[in-house]
Formats: sequence, structure tokens, C-alpha cells
Amino acid sequence: MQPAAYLDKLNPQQRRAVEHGIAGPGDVTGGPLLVIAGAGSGKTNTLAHRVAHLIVNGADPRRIMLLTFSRRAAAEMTRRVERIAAHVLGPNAAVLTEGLTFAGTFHGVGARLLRDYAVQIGLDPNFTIHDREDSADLINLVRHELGFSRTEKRFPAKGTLIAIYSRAVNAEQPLEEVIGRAFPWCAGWNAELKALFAAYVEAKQRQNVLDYDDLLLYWAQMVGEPSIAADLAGRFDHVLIDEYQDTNRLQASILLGLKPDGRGLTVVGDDAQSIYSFRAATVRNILDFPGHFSPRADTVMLEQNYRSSQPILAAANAVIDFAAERYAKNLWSDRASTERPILVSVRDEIEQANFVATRILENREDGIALKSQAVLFRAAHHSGPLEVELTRRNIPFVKFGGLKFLDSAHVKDVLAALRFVENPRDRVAGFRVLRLLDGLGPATAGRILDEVATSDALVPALEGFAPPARTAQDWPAFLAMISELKGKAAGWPGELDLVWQWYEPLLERLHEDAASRQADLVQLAQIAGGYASRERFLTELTLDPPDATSAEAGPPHLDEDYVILSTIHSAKGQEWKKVFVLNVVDGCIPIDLGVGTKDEIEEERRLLYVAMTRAKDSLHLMVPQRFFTHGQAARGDRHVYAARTRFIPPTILNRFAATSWPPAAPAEPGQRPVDTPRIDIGARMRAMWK
Ligand SMILES: Nc1ncnc2c1ncn2[C@@H]1O[C@H](COP(=O)(O)OP(=O)(O)OP(=O)(O)O)[C@@H](O)[C@H]1O
Repeated sequence: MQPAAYLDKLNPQQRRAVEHGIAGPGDVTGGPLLVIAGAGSGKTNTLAHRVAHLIVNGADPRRIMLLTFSRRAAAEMTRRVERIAAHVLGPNAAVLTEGLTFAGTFHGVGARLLRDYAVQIGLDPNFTIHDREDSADLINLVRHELGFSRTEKRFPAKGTLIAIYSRAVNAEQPLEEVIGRAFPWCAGWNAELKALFAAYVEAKQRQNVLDYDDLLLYWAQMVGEPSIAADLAGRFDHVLIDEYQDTNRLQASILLGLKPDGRGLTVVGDDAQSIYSFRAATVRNILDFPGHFSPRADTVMLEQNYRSSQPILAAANAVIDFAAERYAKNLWSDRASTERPILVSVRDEIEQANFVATRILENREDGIALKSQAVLFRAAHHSGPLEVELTRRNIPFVKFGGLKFLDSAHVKDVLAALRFVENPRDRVAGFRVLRLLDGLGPATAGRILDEVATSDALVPALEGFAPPARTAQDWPAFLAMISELKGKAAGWPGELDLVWQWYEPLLERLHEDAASRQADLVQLAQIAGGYASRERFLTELTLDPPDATSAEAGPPHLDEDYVILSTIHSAKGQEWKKVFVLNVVDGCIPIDLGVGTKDEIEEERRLLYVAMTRAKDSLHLMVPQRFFTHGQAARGDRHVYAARTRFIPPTILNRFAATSWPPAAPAEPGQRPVDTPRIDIGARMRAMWK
């Protein structure tokens, strides 16, 4: 095989992106490259080919940093790179791609680098990582300590506090600006919030914990320090980033700090699919990228869509054509079809569920596997009635997005025990574990943790503590578990087993449905087996928790088939033959019936576009005439009447077919008009008493 024959299947634009800056063996580092990849244009495929092409031409995989949006995407990319490289390198490809150790999410790679440089930046390398819920718990603790929870006017709650803090950090915006723009009802608390955030930062440092935002923040600070930046930049010849449209300013600063002149830097993304601004992602990163460098970064556009049929693409293009600012692309497809996307009008969500379940079964009769069909929705709770209907009809499904496996109390308990041993100063973890013991109240837990924090050894500090009488029964098993874990003799994942043995009796005491919860712990044990150490397990799982249990463990049986239910956010990057989108009405897409800011509305439009472009062969957009809302306290839950989403105005209706369901039965000649009463129930009721 000719060396470059493996690139033959690529189209000319894809090939340009793959070969950019690669002159031949040993000469592989070109200037900055931006790849604007339309939906379904083979972005992932192209990036994988580029990495393989770099390796085939002599780039050292250990010196390649590959940043993706999720851990799953990184693993998939590595597998693809290996397959492609194997065409040229044969079995040696596996050895080389195993060297791709810096492939992961921004947060995951950040955590590794921070451990590597911990000592140089004054961090203890055993730091543990707080997920959003832990962060909110800690900030709440600080809020109490500062007395803000007792203010006369209601002080913002923990969820709001962490959201404000996170946005200020990720968007690199001053606090006043963040509050003014996104949290106006908190104006007036500026001084208190500043004091609170300062105290929160100090608490994290005392406890040796980092939150999600810190991973990026510390990394950005690190590349801002010339001596470390030079060292760090020198370790990587190539930095490639997928899904660049969903990165935030802090991530852009990190890249520019790592590769100030852009040499060896490749970013790939689609501005039309930017849907994560609630995490402070900014579409500006991708729009402004070329201008950061001199000369400007080269831009390659991928415009051939290989996924969707022409009519689906035409409708999606019509929707996104209304977007305010974007790289104009002419996305086209040569997959001819006569089937336009269908707008299906139904009475309510019950009928919507009925229609979708019926069609899914019909499709299966036609030989379309359940797994090739997906139902997408804007908010996790939108699928409620459909879940009931699918269950009723025995149609198996897996749901992505919404409540995460790791959010369940029992899984968190087990992880907290492991985290406490990893970093005894982590108060949120310590508090959670100690409170599991019978009769151990918050004040005592606080005292134990104070003791532990001032001592340099966990086990002796605990052994020196006399537990309250009610806890005496639970204490020895707890101590034994902690000492065994500290001793590390069990190895990984044996340590998880130790925690499980300790936790099992507590589980039965704490939860009535212990049996079903045990199943989650079995799942956790399976996941644990995939990691080399306790630290890797805790870090990776906190940073990128599995969306649904099956996402991590994989389907247990080859013949198992199930429909995919997913929030649009979690459907990113995926594709299915048949796609149904629920609640394509104002109030769901866009999510807010009230008028959002212009940017928010634009993002909702992109969400609909992302949903539509997941479909290969057929697309149903459901339009219930009324839907149920989980309202605010003042108005409660209620039904509201809905209008088709504003993103499909009458001017583009010709891109869609329309139908209503169930179809109205045609009136037969001579039939009585339907508005004539057929029975008189009132008379029957009266007759009962005569
Ligand atoms: N050169 C090509 N020839 C044929 N098929 C291709 C080519 N490139 C990509 N594809 C196919 O196109 C589909 C979309 O590719 P991929 O998932 O990489 O798109 P994407 O750009 O990441 O999409 P999105 O951004 O919408 O998630 C896949 O089924 C892939 O196999």
C-alpha cells in the first residue's frame, strides 16, 4: 500500500485539513489550523486521520495532546487513530497509539498536569476533586460560617452561589458584570459575595480540594508563568482540540498560553452547534480564532454532509439560516430522498408518547433496530410520559442526560469513603462518611474532621478519638476499613470491595430498597476494574461521570436492543437512522416562554439545529398542542397551550411535511353530526334515584 493510500477515502477538504503542515516524514509541525466542520461532515473522522497521519509521519504520540469533549469521545478517537494507522504501520500501530496518553477532556488532562507540577505550584499532589454538588455543599458551609444564611433579606442559595462563582471564573468576567448580566436579582450582595468567594477559595485550599473550575483556572495560571509555560509547551509538539465551539474563555487562554504562535495547534468545531453557554462556553472562541495569530490561522471548511438525506439537511439549513452571526457554510448532501422531515401535530404529550411508541414499533417491524432510533428532547423531564408508554409496551430504552448514576446517594457514599482516605482534609467527603455512622451528629463529625486536619496521619487521629456511646457499635468496623485502605494492601480495585463490605450493612439500614441499590454498586465495581488506581478512578469519574449506566458498562448481551432517549445536549456528536424530537414548541424549544436574551435565543435555535442534524433517514418533529409544565411555586404545575417553535416560521414550512395524529376519521355520508349527544348520562344519573 502506498503510504498515503489510507487518505484516499477523504474528500479534498478533509484531506487538506489532515495534511496541513505535514510536509513529509519528520517535518510535521505547521502553523495554526481552524477546521470549520458542518454537522455530519466527518469532523471526528478527519481529526482521527490527522492524528494518525501525524504519527505515521514520525510525530511522537507522547508529545501529542488531544482534547475532546468527553472521555468516551477520547477513547473512540484513540481507537479510530489506531485503526487508521494500522493500514500503514501494521500491528506496530497499537504500540504507538498506546503512547497517546494525553488524550482526554480538558479537565482530565488538566488534573494530570496539575499533579505533575503540583509541587512547583504549591499544591499537595494528593488533592481530590469536587463535583458540582460537593462544591455547592462546601460553599453552603462557608455561607453558614460567615452568617449569611441568617441575613434578613434572603441571601442567594448554594446552587446560585456556585453558578455565579463558576461563571465569573470560566468567563473571566468581573463579579459585578456576571451579576448584572446573568443574576440581576443578586445585585446588592456584591460585597458579601466577594467575601464569600474569598472564604470559599481559602476553604478549598485548606482542605486540599479543587473544584472543576480550579482545574482550568490553575492550568491557565500555570501557562501564565513563563518558566512553567516554557517547560509545559516544550512537552507537546501538537495540540488538537475537538468541539472547539463549546470551549470557554479560560480554555482559549490555556491554548494560547501553551502555543502562543499557534504552531502545532489544530482546533475543530462548528459554530452552528455551540450549545454550552450555560457553562460559559463562548462561540466567540471559534469565530475569533484565526485573528489571534500572525499570520492568521489557516481555515478549512468541511461542507459535505455524509449523514443526513437532502431534505433533512435542507430543513436544518433553513432553520440555522436565521442565525445572527456565523461562518457561512453551504452544507450539502448527495443522499437523495423524497421524504421531508415531518411536523406531527398531536393533542398533548400523551398522544405524543403514543405516536412515537407506535412508530418505533412499526420501524422495528420494518427491520430498523431500536438502537438506530432515538428520541430527543430539550429538558430531561420532557420524556416522562414517553417513558411510561415505552415501559407499558415493553419497549426497552436507555436514557442519556438528566439524573446521573453518580448522583445517587449510595454511590456517593461509597465514593466519599474512598475520597476521604485519598485526601483526609476533604471535609465534604469526610462529613458524608462520618454521618453514615449511627448516632454521629454534625457537631461530632466537625470535631473529628478538625482533629484529622491538624494531624498529619489519618488513622492515628481517628484511633485517638472516643466516639459517642451510640456510635460505639459502628466505630470499630469503620476504623478497620479506613486503616486497611490506608495500608493499600488490598490494591485496586480490591479497595472498593473493602468499602463495599463495610457499607453493605449500612445500606440495608439506610435504604428500604437496598437490593436495587446494590445493583448500582455492582456496576460501580465493574467500572472500577477499568482503572489502574484509586486516584485515577476518583479523578476520571468525578470529571466525566457516566451518563447512563449502560454507557459505561456496555450492553451485557449482544442481542440486546433498546431505543435511545436523550437530551439534545447529550446527543451531541451522535447519529441515528430515525430521530423523533419531542415538544418542538415555544416554551420547550426555546425552553423559556419569556423572552430570553438574544444570545440565549440564538443558542436555543442551535439546539434545534443540533437535534435535527442527528437524523440520517427520517426525522419527526412533534408538536403537541398543549403540554405540561413544572411551574414555579406561584403558579404550580399546569397545562399550557403551545405554539410551534418560533424557529420554524411559516416562510420555511415548505421544507417540511405536516400531519396530525391520530388522523381524523372521515365522516361518512348520512352519518349523524358528531356534536349530537349520543347518550344522556345526566338522565341516567337522575333515574338511579327514581
Ligand atoms: N469521506 C467520507 N466518506 C464517506 N463517509 C464519511 C466521510 N467522512 C465522514 N463520513 C461519515 O459521515 C458521518 C458523520 O461523520 P462524523 O460523525 O465524523 O461527523 P461530525 O462532523 O463529527 O458530525 P457532528 O458535528 O454533526 O456531530 C459518519 O457516518 C462518517 O462515517
